[in-house]
Amino acid sequence: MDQSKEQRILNFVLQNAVRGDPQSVVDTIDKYCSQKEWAMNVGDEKGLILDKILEEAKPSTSLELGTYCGYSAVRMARLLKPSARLLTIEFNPKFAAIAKQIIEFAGVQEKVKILEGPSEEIIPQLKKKHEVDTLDFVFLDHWKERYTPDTILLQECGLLRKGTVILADNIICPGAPEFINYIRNNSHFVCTNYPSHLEYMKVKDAMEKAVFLG
Ligand SMILES: Nc1ncc2ncn(CCCCCNC(=O)c3cc(-c4ccc(F)cc4)cc(O)c3O)c2n1
Ligand SMILES: [Mg+2]
Repeated sequence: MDQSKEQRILNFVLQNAVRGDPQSVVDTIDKYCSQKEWAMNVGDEKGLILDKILEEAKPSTSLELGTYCGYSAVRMARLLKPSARLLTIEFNPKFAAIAKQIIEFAGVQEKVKILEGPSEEIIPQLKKKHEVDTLDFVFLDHWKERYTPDTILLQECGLLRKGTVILADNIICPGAPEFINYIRNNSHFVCTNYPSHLEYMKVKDAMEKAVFLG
């Protein structure tokens, strides 16, 4: 049975990146996806925006929605302090299996926990089953129509605290217009837009940061 694109990305990492070096894993995936096959990783340009906002937030507990191959999980984990944790939710078991191997190859598996299933099912389990108190940082990169309902769900589950930083990918492409309308008109959030480009393309995209005010 011929390989999937995600398996080809994994193989390229295993053959070309340096085991235990998360930066080399990030660079190797960016090389493959800009030169050989496009894939929906946040990429190098938006990745630098993610890096800066994550470093400012210095989170102890982070949540990512939409793991895919684990590119942004490795990218974030490489910047987390040793005691910090990243929980990342992926509902496609094939993608979760690829991400697990990439995260382990990068050597950040102690900081990253992949939770398999749909966000709407897993978010309500975070406190009791995954011992989360509140979240310091949330990266939204899953179904764009889930950005709003999952932000509301995070609030309802008591997972946001004063100062929690939510960063959303793909505000322009594919777009999350309903989320933008919701979050910018919600007085409990302070929003900042970061214009950029779709990963590996010249197409315009943007990220949106929303800080919860409590
Ligand atoms: N509820 C739930 N819970 C957990 C989950 N885990 C996964 N999913 C489903 C997520 C499915 C993938 C989401 N990501 C994207 O769709 C995406 C697309 C593009 C893109 C594509 C084609 C173009 F021509 C241009 C741009 C670019 C991006 O950067 C994207 O992030 C879940 N859902
Ligand atoms: Mg994305």
